[in-house]
Amino acid sequence: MKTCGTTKLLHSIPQILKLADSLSLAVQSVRYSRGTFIFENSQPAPHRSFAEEIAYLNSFFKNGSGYLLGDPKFPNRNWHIYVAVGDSQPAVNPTAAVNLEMCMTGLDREKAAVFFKNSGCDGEMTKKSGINQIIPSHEICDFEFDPCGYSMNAIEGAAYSTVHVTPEDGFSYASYEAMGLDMGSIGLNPLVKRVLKCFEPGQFSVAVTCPGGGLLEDVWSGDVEGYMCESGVLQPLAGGGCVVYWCFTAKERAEMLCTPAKLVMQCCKEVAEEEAEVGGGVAAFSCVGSF
Ligand SMILES: C[S@@+](CC[C@H](N)C(=O)[O-])C[C@H]1O[C@@H](n2cnc3c(N)ncnc32)[C@H](O)[C@@H]1O
Repeated sequence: MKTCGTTKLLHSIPQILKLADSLSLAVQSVRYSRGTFIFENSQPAPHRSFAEEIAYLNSFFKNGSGYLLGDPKFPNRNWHIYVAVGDSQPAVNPTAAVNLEMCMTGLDREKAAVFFKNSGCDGEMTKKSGINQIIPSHEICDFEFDPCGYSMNAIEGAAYSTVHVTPEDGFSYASYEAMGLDMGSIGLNPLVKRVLKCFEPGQFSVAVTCPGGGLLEDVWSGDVEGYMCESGVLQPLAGGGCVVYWCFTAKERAEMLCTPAKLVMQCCKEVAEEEAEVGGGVAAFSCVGSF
């Protein structure tokens, strides 16, 4: 997942392919994803638009498909996902292949303050924020930016998790991604709750990518205490599997911002069920495939 900032993430592809080739490893599957950029016009090539990102990815991979998911009511909360399949298909462990991605904005100010160097907790952002408690068994390699900001990557066997935080008021943002976890024992709901506790965002999105659609009902109820689900989209992906994308707003902030239109909320579960009824899962808003 590309997070905040102007990193040219896709420029890592040639190097990754070169390293894979040196180990005689072939591409089995490709996935690139991101939310809507807060400062889209500040992004460098090849991230100036989703179309440009797809064109760049297609220059390396065959049979790629791009999906834009979201609700037209919230144009700044879209989910962009690109998938491609290689010539050899992976043997998938369905549970371990569940991927969780969260984008959080409007972080609670006290929670965000932890990610400033001058907050008196130098070297302790991981502990003070509670990030070390999200998956306590993960071995964390963290980095504290000066004067503020935080990134960490964590591993445990074949599983990984990663967190990136921009704490500045007005455009605060945190991202969380995890894959390779035993979701059956960890549980998506408790995991999402632990992530939210670190940041208490005003809004957040959850994207869950699964190798098979049925699995989702087992791992995620879509209910998050204190938050209102504003939209939910279920999208089957080329090559198999699907992604489900939900957007939430904190209830107390949603009430403060409340307009009559904002009150017309649908539970994400209902949305997913309705979508399934009309055609096995269709994105509420998608431009798919033929980029
Ligand atoms: C968590 S980092 C993420 C950087 C991101 N991977 C990128 O594309 O640059 C972003 C936060 O670190 C802060 N920061 C401080 N020094 C920075 C630097 N040299 N590069 C990027 N972000 C920096 C930003 O103000 C922001 O709060």
